[in-house]
Amino acid sequence: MTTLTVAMHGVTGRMGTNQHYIRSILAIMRQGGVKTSDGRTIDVKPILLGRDEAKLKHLAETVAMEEIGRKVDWSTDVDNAISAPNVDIVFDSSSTQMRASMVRKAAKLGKAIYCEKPIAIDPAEAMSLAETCESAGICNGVVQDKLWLPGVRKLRALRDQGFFGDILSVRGEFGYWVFTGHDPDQPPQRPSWNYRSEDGGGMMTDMFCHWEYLIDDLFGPIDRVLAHAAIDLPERIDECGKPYDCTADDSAYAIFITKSGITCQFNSSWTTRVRRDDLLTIQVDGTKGSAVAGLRECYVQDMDSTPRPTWNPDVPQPIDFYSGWTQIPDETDYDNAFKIQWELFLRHVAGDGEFPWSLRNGAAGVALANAGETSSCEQRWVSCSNTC
Ligand SMILES: NC(=O)C1=CN([C@@H]2O[C@H](COP(=O)(O)OP(=O)(O)OC[C@H]3O[C@@H](n4cnc5c(N)ncnc54)[C@H](OP(=O)(O)O)[C@@H]3O)[C@@H](O)[C@H]2O)C=CC1
Ligand SMILES: O=C1CO[C@H](CO)[C@@H](O)[C@@H]1O
Repeated sequence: MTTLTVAMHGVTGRMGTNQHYIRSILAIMRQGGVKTSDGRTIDVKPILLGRDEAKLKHLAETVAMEEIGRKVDWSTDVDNAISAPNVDIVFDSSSTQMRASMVRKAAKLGKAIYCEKPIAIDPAEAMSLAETCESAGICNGVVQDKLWLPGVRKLRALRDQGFFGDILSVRGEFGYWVFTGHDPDQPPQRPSWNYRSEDGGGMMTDMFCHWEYLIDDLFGPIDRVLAHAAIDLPERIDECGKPYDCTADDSAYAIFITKSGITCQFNSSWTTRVRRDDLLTIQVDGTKGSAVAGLRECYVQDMDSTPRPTWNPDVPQPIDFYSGWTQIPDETDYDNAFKIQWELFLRHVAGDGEFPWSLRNGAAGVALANAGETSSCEQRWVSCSNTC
């Protein structure tokens, strides 16, 4: 048995509480830890850190009792807690702008560091964090959860089977309507900082780091980007019920061309109403077949099932375009994407396996967001060769 103590900072936030604490760490504890390939069991011991005693106590006591039948440790003395000799891993899912200081503190203490994306706003800062971790010789990793979404895993399997033939183009549609809060019956579903650039918000900062690793993993590294971002809604209502000016882009439209020449077009918007299969859909078109993946499902159409439309707007559309697609069956029980990546990181820290999703990879995501911003501001293609 190996025990790893994980200090969790930002655990009181939306991602920290739901994805990382409840659906990953407590779920791992409930299942009895993580098995390594050499037959050991990794036992996880969390310490919940933050500034709000009431929230921490609720998570460490009430929530932990409900989920695993016992309480876990918590503290508001963050610096002291992470310095404790028994802490092996420092995890950070606090607001993006707090990330750098937590990563630097953890690296100085020689602790392994795992953190949410983006690892920074500024690409130079992101690269410096990666280098700090590398110089300190510590295990380090960044959350790249979309890689383990069931829909994405199905796309990857299709690519590996050669289903697509030559991949021609990719179209990602991401987003949904995030309520502004002006209607008291429809509170906003996302924290207000997301819509303030001074607080680390913005669609490109938020989502291009996901598109970077997703495109890289599925279709190869990105060569260049052409992007346009917009602040569609100028005012939203914050958590205190007060109106604020939106200073960050809430929609972004981008074309990424991979080094192998695949055109990947991604629309990302918090101001769109969904009429598609899921909140994220990725369509891949190839010479032999196409697929459309959502978060969990994936539909395919091969050449034999490809309809032969002709253009005639004077008659009702005779083809039901949805009927020519076949749903790919589940091949396994798909576990939570964040939990899968946590298990891989815990195993890596315990000396069992590589963990390629490092802060250096996280820095590539920040670089792509920055390239997108440059493209949007200067209305031109931006090369990613030196940045991504
Ligand atoms: N991988 C993914 O799919 C996603 C990743 N993210 C990333 O996760 C991070 C957190 O996002 P999210 O959970 O939505 O944000 P939240 O606003 O819900 O959570 C923010 C967290 O940071 C803490 N925090 C904020 N300001 C301070 C401060 N001044 N001092 C101390 N603690 C502070 C909050 O503590 P308190 O509770 O005390 O306020 C809270 O724990 C972001 O970097 C975001 O980009 C976000 C969404 C999805
Ligand atoms: O940062 C993010 C913004 O929200 C998305 C979902 O709503 C997340 O998937 C993403 O990681």
